[in-house]
This record gives sequence, structure tokens and C-alpha cells, in this order.
Amino acid sequence: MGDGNRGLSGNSNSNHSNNNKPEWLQQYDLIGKIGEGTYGLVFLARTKTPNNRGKAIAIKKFKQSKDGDGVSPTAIREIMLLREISHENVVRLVNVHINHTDMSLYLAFDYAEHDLYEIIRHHRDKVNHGINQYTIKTLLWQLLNGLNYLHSNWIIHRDLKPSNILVMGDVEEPGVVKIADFGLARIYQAPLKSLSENGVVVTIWYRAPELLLGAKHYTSAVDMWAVGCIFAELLTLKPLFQGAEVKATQNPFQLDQLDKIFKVLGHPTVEKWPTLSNLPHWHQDLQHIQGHKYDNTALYSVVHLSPKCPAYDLLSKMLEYDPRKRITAAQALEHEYFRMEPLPGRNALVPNSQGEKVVNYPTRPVDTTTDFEGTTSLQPSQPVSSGNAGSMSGAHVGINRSVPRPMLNMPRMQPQGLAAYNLASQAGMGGGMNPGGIPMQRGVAAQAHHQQQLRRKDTGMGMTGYPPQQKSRRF
Ligand SMILES: Nc1ncnc2c1ncn2[C@@H]1O[C@H](COP(=O)(O)OP(=O)(O)OP(=O)(O)O)[C@@H](O)[C@H]1O
Repeated sequence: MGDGNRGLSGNSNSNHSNNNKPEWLQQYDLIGKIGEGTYGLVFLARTKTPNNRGKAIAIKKFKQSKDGDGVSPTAIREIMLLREISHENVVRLVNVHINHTDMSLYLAFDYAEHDLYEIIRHHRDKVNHGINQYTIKTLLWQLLNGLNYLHSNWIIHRDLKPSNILVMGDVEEPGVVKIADFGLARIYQAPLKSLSENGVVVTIWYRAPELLLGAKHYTSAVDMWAVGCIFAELLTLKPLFQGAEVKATQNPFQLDQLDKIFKVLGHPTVEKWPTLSNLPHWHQDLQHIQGHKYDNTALYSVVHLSPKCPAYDLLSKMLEYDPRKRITAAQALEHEYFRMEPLPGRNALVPNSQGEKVVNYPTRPVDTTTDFEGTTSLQPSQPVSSGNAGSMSGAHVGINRSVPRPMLNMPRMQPQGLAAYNLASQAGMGGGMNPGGIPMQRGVAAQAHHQQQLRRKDTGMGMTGYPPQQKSRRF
């Protein structure tokens, strides 16, 4: 293994360097932890290789499987397939590394400064106004474009949710959407098993009704349901169906989630969804599942749209109960909504019309005290190499990245502001914070860590678990 770009690299004890770092790690400067998901920790690093020096990379370290049996050959085959995936709206897997000493797996992706979870949260909690129509349409179009590519390549995401939809903040692709986390469920569940054997995979609020009712196999329609939920959330800044998850169950049957859906969309019927009665849980807990007969379809009022407008038409087609009738990504891209003003563009974060405010979205907080082992190292991060600050996004230069988001007030990266910003950051002036890479204080790192924890436990709109935790994913 061990090759150049997009390779699968491993190490043995013999190729550890003197400082006991695995050899592959020598090609990165590890900056700190940026997140934690079901699969493991996510780190920000920068490449040290001459042709790409300073490029920001997100490295996902996967937890060891519970059985301690390392990375299976099937998982490696799946990863090799992921390396072939290449699309503007899908996050690029740059490299794959395996530590043979403990068989831990590291996937290195292009780094994205933003994601829809944070963008929505920023509008909801900080700026107190909705996301502009151009931005919503562009985000949605690019999400569908990436999804159409994945579906055409027989990849079903299965876990689409706002935190998995990244938005670039760098100079090369500012405001471009990247779908992340696709195919990961397959790596840890390969060979593919039916849902009932593997337990829950799709996060509950974005989970399609057929899965909630016990469908045993995924189809690409489950992703389109999730896109519908995300579209509605972009419009209202609130999760559309905030069901309370029943924890610690391998059973995908989630009564409250179904009830939330039925209340808004009306009760599904066998007339409209003929295969409904074949779904195992349709007959479970009959009193609750079939007992209430909600028939008042109130979707348009929940999302504050006119029932006649194209946005509502598209949304209702994504939230069609019968997966066979649900709109596909390819069809959605052709929808009238995308042919009317404002037309979708490339940079989702900069509105095309004058008078629309540019929102300064915060950058990711980085906990620079946590190393790959998940242990606290209290190492100050290195200042960025001056020659390549241009390839980095605004505030993630050197130590400044450790400052939690709410404290940052960095300008949005725009072509005209970029040069000035880069000069400032190279001179150690980024936003007036920590010039010269003064070692960070523990309190600052602790805040970054705290914010990452909050993100995983965010109570959303008074609900516990925003985004909801997935308890039963198997490794
Ligand atoms: N390529 C990337 N660039 C920047 N941030 C990323 C990248 N990939 C993931 N992240 C961020 O890292 C954090 C953790 O991601 P991860 O996918 O592990 O967990 P999650 O999506 O929050 O939850 P789960 O894994 O439980 O579905 C999220 O905030 C996510 O937006």
C-alpha cells in the first residue's frame, strides 16, 4: 500500500520515525479535533508535502470495531471504491491510512469550513433572520447534483442530515456544497446486510417512513426523503419532523417520529401507497400507528409556503410517502423551481442580487489539545506556513482556529477581501487574535471542545438530541 495521492497507505512498526509517529502522519501537521461522530473523531490537519503545502484536510479516525478485528478486506474494498468517486458536490477522499499496529483506520478528506447544521444554527440563534432564497436554492441544487451522481453510481447515502452536507470556505471553491459521510455505513457493515440485522443507520429526524415502518432494504428514495426534510429545515430553520427517539433499541420502529410525520402530511393510506400493508411495523402497535387518522395536510403552512408555488410543489414531491412515487434526484434537478429566479449559482454563500446581506458564517472551532489518540496533549498548534495561507479559508490559520466560533468575527471569504486577509494572517494579524502563534490557553481549547460536545447534544428547539444520536450503529 502506501502510494502518493489518493492512495491507501499503511505502516508497520519498522517505518515509524524516531518520534514514534507513524510514517504517513509525517505528511501532515495535526492542528486539532474538529468533531466527533458515531464513527469516531474528526481532525483538522494540514499537508506538508511540497506541492500542496498548507492545504487543509479533515482526517476521520475510525473507532476500532467492537470485536477488535480491525479493518476487514471487504471494508478495504469499499474504501477503494470510494476513492474512485469524483464529483464537484461530493467531498473528495484524498487519502486512506491504516495503522497496522492497532489496525485503526484514517480517512483524509478535503476540509470544508462550513456545514448546513452550523449555517442553519447561525441563522436561527445568531442573526435571527432566514436564509436568503438564492442561498437555499443553490444549496439544494448542489446537494441534489451530488446526490444524483452518487445514485447514478449505485451509492445510497443513508445518513443525509445537515451536518453531513458541507460547504467549502476556501479560495478555490467558496460556497460549494460537498456531500460527506457517504458510503461509510457500508464500510462498517459490509457485506451489506438488511436493516433489521444491522439496526438503525439513518438519523431519526431525516429517516424515511418506509424505514420507520420496517422496510428491510434501502433505496435511493430514502435519501430524497432526507433532502425534503433538509429543504424544509433550510426554509424554516427548524427540523421538520422532530420525533423523540426511543433510545437503546435495534428496532427502527420509532412511533413518535411516525406520529410527527403523520400529523403534518396526513395519515398514509393503502390507496395512495399500495405496498404500505406489506411493511412489518404497519401492523405493529395498531392503536397508535393506524389509530389516529390525521388527514389535514398542513405541510405548506408549516414551511410558510403558498401551496401553489414551485418550491412547495418540489418539497411535497420529496416528501411523497410511497418511495416508488417519490421524486428522484435527477427529476428534482429538472424541476421548475430551479428554472425560476433567483437561479441557483456556484457560490451558495454570496447572494447574487444587490441589497442581499452577506452573512459572515463562523468558522469551525478547533480543539488543539486533543491528539489522534483522543488524549489531551496541550500542544500549541503551529503557525501556518506563509507560502500557502492562500489555500486556507479565513480563520483557520494557525492558532486562531482554536477560538470557538462565537468569539470569531472573521470576514466571509470573498475574492476581493481575500488578498488582504491572507496578508494579515501571514503577518500573524488574523482578526487580532494570537499574533505570532502564542500558545493557546487551556480555557480556549476547553471551549472549543465544549462547543463540539454541544453540537452533538444540541437541544434544537427544545428537543433532546439535536442532531439525534444514533445509538445502534454497528462497527
Ligand atoms: N471533510 C470535512 N471537513 C470539515 N469538517 C468535516 C468534514 N467531515 C466531517 N466534518 C465535521 O466533523 C464533525 C463530525 O463529523 P462526523 O461525520 O464524524 O459526525 P456527524 O455527522 O456529526 O455525526 P454521525 O457520524 O453520528 O452521523 C461534523 O461537524 C462534520 O461537519
